[in-house]
Amino acid sequence: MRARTLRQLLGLMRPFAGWVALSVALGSATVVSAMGLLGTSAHLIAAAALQPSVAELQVAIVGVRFFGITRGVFRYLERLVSHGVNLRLLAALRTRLYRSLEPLAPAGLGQVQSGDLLSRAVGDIETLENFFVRGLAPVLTAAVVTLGAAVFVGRYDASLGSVLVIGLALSGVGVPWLARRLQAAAGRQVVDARADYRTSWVETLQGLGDLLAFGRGADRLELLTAAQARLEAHQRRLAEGNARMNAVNLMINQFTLWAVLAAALPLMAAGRLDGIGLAVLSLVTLASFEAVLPLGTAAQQLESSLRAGERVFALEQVPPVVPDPAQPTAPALGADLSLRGLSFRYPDSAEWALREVSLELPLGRCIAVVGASGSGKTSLLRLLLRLWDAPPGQIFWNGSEFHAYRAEDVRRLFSVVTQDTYLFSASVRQNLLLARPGASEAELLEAVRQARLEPWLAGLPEGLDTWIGEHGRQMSGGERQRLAVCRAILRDAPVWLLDEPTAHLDVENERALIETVMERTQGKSLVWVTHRLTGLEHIDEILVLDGGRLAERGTAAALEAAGGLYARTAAVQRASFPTEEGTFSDGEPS
Ligand SMILES: Nc1ncnc2c1ncn2[C@@H]1O[C@H](COP(=O)(O)OP(=O)(O)OP(=O)(O)O)[C@@H](O)[C@H]1O
Repeated sequence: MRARTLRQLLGLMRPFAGWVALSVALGSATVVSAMGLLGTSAHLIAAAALQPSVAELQVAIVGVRFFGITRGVFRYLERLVSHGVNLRLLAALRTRLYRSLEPLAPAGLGQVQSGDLLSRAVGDIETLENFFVRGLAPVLTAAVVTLGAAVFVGRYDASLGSVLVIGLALSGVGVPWLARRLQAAAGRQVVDARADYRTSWVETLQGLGDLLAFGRGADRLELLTAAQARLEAHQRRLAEGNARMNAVNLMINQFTLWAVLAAALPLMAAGRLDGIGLAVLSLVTLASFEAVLPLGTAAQQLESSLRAGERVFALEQVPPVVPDPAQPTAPALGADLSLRGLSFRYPDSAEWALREVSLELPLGRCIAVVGASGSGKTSLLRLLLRLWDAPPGQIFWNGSEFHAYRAEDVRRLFSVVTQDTYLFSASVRQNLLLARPGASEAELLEAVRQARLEPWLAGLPEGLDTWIGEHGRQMSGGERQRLAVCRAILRDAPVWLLDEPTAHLDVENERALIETVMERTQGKSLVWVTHRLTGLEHIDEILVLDGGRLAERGTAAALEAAGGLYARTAAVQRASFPTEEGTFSDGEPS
């Protein structure tokens, strides 16, 4: 699993492998410059102690200047390139996450909490920010530097090279290995605890109104505090572990220096190494540890990154609820929709949401779907929109089976107005362009006129460019729904699907909105899902659903006359809402 996640992350970096290599080269050059700086400084100080002529010190002086400058320049360039690599990696990750989310929305996303999704999209990707700069790059740089340092020191004697390699390996491999063993769990726990914490926050914010209304604010605060305490505890454990690893690393660094000095003494005795060489050797040894010191943290960063990567890539494993055909065809021209014995059950549900529903909807026909709560009305619309997938051979568009088309193409056949229109925190224009991205100013204004939103628009300070606030909070319910109708008009699809668009409106607004919709759907097909049995007189056919089955069908007058479920429900509604008896008897609300 971990190896696969690593392969996936490395795969994402393949398109900019050249930059990765450059970043590692620059990182190595920085450490080599640090070693060069200390080495030449040691040479200069040790040689100067013998009071030679200045000419003899010239090379060392130039060396000190050179390495002093290159160290800074290489470090700057390395940061520049490595962060560039990082940003490219993050962009690739975000694109990949979005690509895995899109086919799941909205049905498949029901399996993932929205807070958890946010955590994957923000928190986990943030964690992955460290994958290259603090995880992978230090490992690669350390490998290159260890090799270089071993060759340099080994030039004096193989034993010195071996001692240094052992010290570097202990610090660079042994300590991270130990860190991984001791802290792997802590790294994972931090990622999971952070995800939990964010999920709790998102849920709290989403349900704040209800929590306060039920007086559960204090409980919620306790829950959040507990989640925060858990996160802090894991972070503290991780930080303590880090501090211990740093201390061990410093000790190894010093012991290695002692070991190198001890190994150098016989060489001095044999006259193969002079005092200046010893000074250079000591400081180069110390400086070479700059490459391996970050490896403890790197191991931990890799651990957290791999965990975060696993969570991000896990979404790709969730199978799409509505798979597209391998060889899709474009929906045929015309607009004849038919359902033949449509039966549907949600996964993991024993009950049928719809059972043996058949209907014909040639272009221009209007049908209403009515029924009690849970009778399957919304499910029917979801299947038409391919938000869920109906079994094959049950929904046809101009005689062709729905499964032959891509879900995206199917959705283009419909203009939809639901009861909870989602408005983005953007301008009126941006919210409208969602329905037809290329719409001109004139088209937008015409749709606004047709949706009878002109007076409202005229009152806005910046017209179409006025910001409508988060979720359109600066609009009334009626205005929001009219904006939804406006979008549907812009969409200009042959079939309109209405899912109780007036559910949250008062009677007056309800009638006015329905009137507008009826006007705009002249010559188009309409499927209107509604609870209320008023205003259905001009509908061609009413389908009455009961427990997913078609209990009755016919015109309003026929159903009233039949005295069945429809007539009984209509009578109850008339008795409950006597002021709403009005109907669209002649196209006008009475
Ligand atoms: N995502 C889902 N997973 C499982 N079962 C579901 C899901 N959505 C709806 N159902 C079930 O399917 C049945 C039909 O639901 P549907 O939402 O279609 O009814 P409805 O007539 O639109 O109800 P309402 O008028 O309250 O919106 C119900 O029993 C409901 O519990």
